[in-house]
Amino acid sequence: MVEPLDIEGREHALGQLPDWVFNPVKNGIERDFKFDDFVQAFGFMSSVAILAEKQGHHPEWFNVYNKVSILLTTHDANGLSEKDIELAHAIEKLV
Ligand SMILES: C[C@H](O)[C@H](O)[C@H]1CNC2=NC(N)=NC(=O)C2=N1
Repeated sequence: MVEPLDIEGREHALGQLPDWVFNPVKNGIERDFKFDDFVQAFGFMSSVAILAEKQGHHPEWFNVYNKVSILLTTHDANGLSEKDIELAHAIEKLV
């Protein structure tokens, strides 16, 4: 079982991730990405998949053509945890 972040921890973490927003329904953080075309979007998803596998932590995501929406939440914590924050920062380094 992974410990979920408390509100203070979440707000502090989101302060370092200005493009991510907390979704209280999904209990996770989200960001939408837009690329020039599908090849770019899928290339990005491939890079995220490699990061996710390395970290043993995986995104929920949705892709239509050049758009990718990512939601990060920790199933083992039933909410947001440091693992989501770590993956979000790694994703930020890709874009
Ligand atoms: C055993 C394995 O590490 C776990 O099942 C991992 C896999 N990826 C995961 N990803 C996410 N987003 N949440 C988890 O709780 C989670 N658990």
